[in-house]
Amino acid sequence: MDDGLFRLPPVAVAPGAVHLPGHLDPAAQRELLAACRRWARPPAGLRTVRMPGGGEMSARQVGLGWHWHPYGYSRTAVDGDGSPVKPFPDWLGEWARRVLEEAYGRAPGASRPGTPHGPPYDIPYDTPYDIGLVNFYDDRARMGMHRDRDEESDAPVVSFSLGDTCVFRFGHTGGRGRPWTDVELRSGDAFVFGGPARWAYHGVPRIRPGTAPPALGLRGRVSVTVRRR
Ligand SMILES: O=C(O)CCC(=O)C(=O)O
Ligand SMILES: [Fe+2]
Repeated sequence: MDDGLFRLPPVAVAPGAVHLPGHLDPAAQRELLAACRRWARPPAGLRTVRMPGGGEMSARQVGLGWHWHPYGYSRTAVDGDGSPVKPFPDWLGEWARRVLEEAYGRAPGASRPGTPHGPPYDIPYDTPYDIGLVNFYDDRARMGMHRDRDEESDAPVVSFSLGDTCVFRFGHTGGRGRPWTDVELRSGDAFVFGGPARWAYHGVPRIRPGTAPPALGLRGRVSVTVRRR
């Protein structure tokens, strides 16, 4: 089943933004979830992010390679327990690179730039990834419209979804408002935004409780976003 035969084709949501339904097979989802559970443990484990305005993010987070805090990156959990962040695993970078290949490289009609059917923008395929941000969402958690703008690199951001389905809202670079496209991200889906979509606003307006594949053994949703500092 992991030869891609039964997978839905990639869907371009906006130029540079591609949804890959069913990208991770059930075994890969279990493997990634087991890793997320290890990463969530202290030191430098899962934490609630406090915003400068006094609010808290409803999704709880843990970083790999670099620790994100509003608004920047550090090597220690500066707004958590102060411990050094866990390393970013090479294999996760390889998983992200495979998403780039499928989204921009080998997808029908979407080969590399410079080839006859390549996208009309450059994707930095060879920039090594060095950040993983893992978000844990319970039934009521959400993430407001924002841009991933604390990275210096324009390498595409790759996300993997586990557990409950969410509504992922993908907008544009000009502001938080419409137009946007709502995409249902299910367990095992990947999503990538690069090229002209790299600095676009996006968010998670809702989780659909109880929609996780029962065999995964997860309540709620976990996303893993992979980035380059
Ligand atoms: O949970 C998701 O799919 C998106 C997370 C996100 O946008 C972020 O971590 O910046
Ligand atoms: Fe984001």
